[in-house]
Amino acid sequence: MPLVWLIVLPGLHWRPMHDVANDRRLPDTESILISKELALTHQRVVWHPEMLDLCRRQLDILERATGRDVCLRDCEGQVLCGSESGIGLWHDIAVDCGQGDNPRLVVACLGLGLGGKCSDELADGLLLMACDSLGQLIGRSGLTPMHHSLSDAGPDAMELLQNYIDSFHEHIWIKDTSGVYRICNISASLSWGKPLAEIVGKSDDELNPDNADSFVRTDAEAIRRGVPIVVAECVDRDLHKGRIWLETTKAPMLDRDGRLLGIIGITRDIARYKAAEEQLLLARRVFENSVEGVMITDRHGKISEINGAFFDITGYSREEVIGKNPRMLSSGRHEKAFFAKMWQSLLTDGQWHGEIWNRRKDGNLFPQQIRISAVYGDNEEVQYFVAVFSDISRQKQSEAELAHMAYHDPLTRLPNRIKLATVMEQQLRTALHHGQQLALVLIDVDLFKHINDSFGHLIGDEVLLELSKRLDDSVSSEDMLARIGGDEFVLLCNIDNNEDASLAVSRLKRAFEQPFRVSTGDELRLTASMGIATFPNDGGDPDTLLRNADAAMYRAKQEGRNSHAFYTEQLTKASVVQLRMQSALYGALASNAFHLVYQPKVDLSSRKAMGFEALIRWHDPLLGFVSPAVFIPIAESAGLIHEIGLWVLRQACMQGRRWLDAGYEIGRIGVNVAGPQLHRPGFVEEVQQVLRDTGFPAACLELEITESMMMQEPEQVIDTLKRLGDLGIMLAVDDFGTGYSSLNYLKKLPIHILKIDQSFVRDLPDDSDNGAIAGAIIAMGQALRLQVIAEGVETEAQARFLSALGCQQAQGYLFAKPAAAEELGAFLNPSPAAAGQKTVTNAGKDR
Ligand SMILES: Nc1nc2c(ncn2[C@@H]2O[C@@H]3COP(=O)(O)O[C@H]4[C@@H](O)[C@H](n5cnc6c(=O)[nH]c(N)nc65)O[C@@H]4COP(=O)(O)O[C@H]3[C@H]2O)c(=O)[nH]1
Repeated sequence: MPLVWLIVLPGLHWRPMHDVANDRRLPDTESILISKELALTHQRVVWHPEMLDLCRRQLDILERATGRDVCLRDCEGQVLCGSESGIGLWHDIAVDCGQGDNPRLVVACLGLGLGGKCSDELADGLLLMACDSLGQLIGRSGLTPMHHSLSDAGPDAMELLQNYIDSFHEHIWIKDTSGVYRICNISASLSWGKPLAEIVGKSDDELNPDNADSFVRTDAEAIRRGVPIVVAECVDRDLHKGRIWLETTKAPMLDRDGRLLGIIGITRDIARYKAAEEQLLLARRVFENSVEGVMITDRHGKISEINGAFFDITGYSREEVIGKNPRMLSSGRHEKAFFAKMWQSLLTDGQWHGEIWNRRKDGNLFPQQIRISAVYGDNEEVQYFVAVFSDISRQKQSEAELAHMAYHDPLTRLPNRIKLATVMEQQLRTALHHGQQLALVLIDVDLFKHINDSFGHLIGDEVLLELSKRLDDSVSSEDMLARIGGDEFVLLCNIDNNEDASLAVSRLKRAFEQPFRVSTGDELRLTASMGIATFPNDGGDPDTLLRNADAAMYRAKQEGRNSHAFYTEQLTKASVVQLRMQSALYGALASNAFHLVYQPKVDLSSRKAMGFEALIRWHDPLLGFVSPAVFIPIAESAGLIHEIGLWVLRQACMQGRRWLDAGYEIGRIGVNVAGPQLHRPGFVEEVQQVLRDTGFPAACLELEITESMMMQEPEQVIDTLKRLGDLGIMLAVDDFGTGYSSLNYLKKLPIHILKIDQSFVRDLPDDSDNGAIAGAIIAMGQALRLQVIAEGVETEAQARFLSALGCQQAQGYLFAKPAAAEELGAFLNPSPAAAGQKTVTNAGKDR
């Protein structure tokens, strides 16, 4: 935008011209025209150096004020001073120049419509004015001699003014139009560290050269705007206070005719406001950056402010909620009474906190933890309500998950034992109240351990997961299926009679009909034993019902598995007997009430005794004779089997040693080892110790381990058996054919003997199935180069049949019943050193 400069120098008396002929004051435009004429007669401008310097200073001020480059040219367009880029419209100017020591110069511009005001202002001093092409004043600089105003005010007025401004803490000063300090108060002088006398009469260049530029620029800015302006806010150092925050306000000072006298400035310490401002800023930042949603409402409940987190949580922007009522978030989940209570608390206590369900913009409901506080005004009345809330959906979800985990089985997601107990409590109460019946079916998967042992736990889990789905599908929605142990499930259902319970059981059994295909590609078949207890007949509380269902299930297992049994009182009696037996067993151990009998094992061809099996006997004064088949499992579950087993081993070895010492060739003495013994750490060392203690040769000892025990944790068993084998002990698989052996493992086991279970011998030779099984076991033994011995041989026919199949040894009543050591003389062969050999002629006495 082109700029036009109007310059009047001091001493110029350019007043509106007077037409003497017509005695009238010429209008400004005419005056200017005439001036131009006048000026045109003075073709050469003679610049006095002082005048030029003055011009330069004023141009500087003008440049700073307008932010533009300014130059001064003479009437012929020669640049006199200023910068080249600021070329203006100087061809229209008129110049009048005085002579000698009284230089006079008129530089006027034409056609700018500055009017009379301009001519008045131009009356004295130097004034530079920047106008745009339309004549709008956009900046000015100039000086009006102070003698017209302040200096003329006289010493009294000046003293009064000085006293007046000294009474303020603010720094107050006045500069004249040339930027020279005319007045300054004590506060400023103290802060600047200069006495008043050193300030007054000096310019900023002299007092504060570093900041002079900006001070002069802001002076010009205040003059240009013509109103008070805050020109600076800055951190400064006060000689006395140290670091301070200052704010400077400047205003043009005009005389009563509106003529510019100078600049008045006030600088005040705004530390207090700054601190408050910083606090506010901080609060704003906290407000904005808070992860919790904040909503401020006026006392009528209209939303007046929200923060960013509000938007993040609810999805509503500021524009969408300001002026609205928070009801817009309502989920509809809470009763009116809920909000009435909340308001009651807000109005009486000034705050409320709790959980509220609200609705997001997308319509989804979410729970929030919220604290609402009333903010009171000076009149003790509520001005605002501030609500701070957080979305607790995740928290709720994890709480729900935790609660679910506490009451559900992690693998199958079915209710667990705790949940079952809680539901049973409720259902029993309801059933009692309504006179209904309930059935509790305990489902135990048969020999599930073998799956884990053979295929690993991952496959075991796969099977359980599939089974749980099948079982769940087979129960109705009112019934409850729970998993209460590794392979134990429970069905709780309403029934009208036992028939209903049987029906429920047959539905459950269907879950086992199809094989379970696992990720290895194998198809596994499962069966289950189920025990049923009913309410109210078999128990009135969850514990009793569960215990009785367990007893029934146990009976189903004893009956050969893959079946179910109802609870009977008989079962309770049996378990009472079992308990009695358990405590009697403790007594038997303490009182040495056990003894051993030995059953010979014979060679089927020669019928010579090849060894003996040691069998434990127990005669209790109250219970009478108790079969080991009955008390050994009880000893196992009571944790007594280790002691009993070790006692048997020691007794058998001692007896063997006695026989050897007596000069008999006894072959091997077989000792039964129960599963828990085999899995006990240190078992091998215990055996070693017994052999050492008794001096019985390891080669004469045979340990018999049932097939099913060997299949439990086979890897560990293989290790134990290997170590036993390394000692020179022979190892026999007892009851072979009953334990679902994995042939794969059998191959790996360091065993020497297979004992055909007596159940396959019993009906030989008539039972063709048993015959085939016995034949297969014998063939397998031969293939694996194992000795095979048949148990429970009672008849000659059986003995001949087995011998014909290739079985080398046998044990059974046909040859001898288990008998006390001292009764077995007939079966003891003197060692080669001893004379003669006895043959097996009769059966020993059992017990
Ligand atoms: N019907 C019939 N039975 C015959 C005949 N020949 C032998 N028996 C019986 O068959 C069982 C063979 O022992 P087992 O299979 O190891 O079966 C044993 C064994 O598993 C366990 N047992 C016995 N003594 C001990 C022991 O000291 N420790 C451990 N852990 N278990 C033992 O108790 C089970 C039963 O032992 P017992 O009652 O002594 O019964 C013995 C024996 O008396 C026969 O011709 N016909």
